[in-house]
Amino acid sequence: MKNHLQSSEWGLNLSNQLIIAGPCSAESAEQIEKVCLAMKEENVLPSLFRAGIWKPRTRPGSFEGIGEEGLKWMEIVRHHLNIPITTEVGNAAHVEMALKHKVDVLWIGARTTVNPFAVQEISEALRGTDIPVMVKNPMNPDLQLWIGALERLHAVGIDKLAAIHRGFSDAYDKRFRNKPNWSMPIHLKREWKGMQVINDPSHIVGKRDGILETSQRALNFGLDGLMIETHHDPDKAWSDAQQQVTPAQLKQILQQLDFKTPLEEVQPSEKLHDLRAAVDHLDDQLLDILAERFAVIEQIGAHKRENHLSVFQSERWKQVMESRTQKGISKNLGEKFMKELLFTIHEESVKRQEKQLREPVKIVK
Ligand SMILES: O=C(O)C(=O)C[C@]1(C(=O)O)C=C[C@@H](O)C=C1
Repeated sequence: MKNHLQSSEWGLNLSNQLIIAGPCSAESAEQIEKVCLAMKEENVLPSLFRAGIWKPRTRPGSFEGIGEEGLKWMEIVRHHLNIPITTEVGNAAHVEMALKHKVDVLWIGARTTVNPFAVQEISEALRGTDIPVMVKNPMNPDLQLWIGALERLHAVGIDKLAAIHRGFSDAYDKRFRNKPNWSMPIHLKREWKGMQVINDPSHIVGKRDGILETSQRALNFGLDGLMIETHHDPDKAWSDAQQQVTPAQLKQILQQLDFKTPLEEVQPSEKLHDLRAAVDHLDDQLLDILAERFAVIEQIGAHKRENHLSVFQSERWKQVMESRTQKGISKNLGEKFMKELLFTIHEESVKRQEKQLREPVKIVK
């Protein structure tokens, strides 16, 4: 995949594990100062200070962000905390203002990532700069759209890139404000090697309770940091009041978390080495058995061709699905996993047999 620079190479004195904190929205100079002073008092210094200046709201009428004026207050953060500042941009005008006021890092929000026109406009406005940009996942769980946004930025020369997992809109699952999809950041990291993915538990959970648990899950999965909305007086916040925590709560959360070390950074122990060798051996056997199964499937395919039988046999397949799923469950394999595995195997069987039916008849002379 394309080369990009990780946060330790952004020239901002950051490590590759980021803690981003600050209010959902910048509301006033006093509010920014109070958040900073409370962070100082609690001795909780994030890697980056976040504050929303322009807020994309679902319906007009609620607070839509303070606008350019708020960017001037970022000097207060520099004065008290001396840490880099990040804000969300949604169009070229935002980019221009953020650059003018020397914001250190930008992020693109989920509602913008869904729209390639908007991401392209932002990218064009960034051409020739080298500001780091973080891209939140799109509203819908579309990995290609997420990668596409990162690619648009990369194509104009932005190589200081990171991603943020903030969960996905789900009309049915009300447990979350935005449901996490832990496979998605892992797929992203697989497709774009070295891409850091920061987790945003505030937007996933949507309320204070549960931020700790979701943050821990993100770290367990190997995500590269957290963005946690922090306000000196969350109940009075002008936006997202329920999900913001105080600097004291942020400190508690960070103290309770078990931060993980990426295995790539340490030498695997002898025990892990042996266990991995056992996995290698089992995977070999698994593949031999799968190859053997498909060889038998092809014999059935040849029989179906000779006897003019259709490939898909619903009764037999139902029986295979049900019996194997039950057996899998009794061996402590999850039902969802069993069904997905069997569907994949069946799809391959059906494709192979259908291909056999299409092969030209061999004329024996
Ligand atoms: O039993 C068959 O007819 C097969 O071809 C095997 C098989 C399978 O993979 O188990 C594949 C296709 C059918 O729909 C049902 C089952």
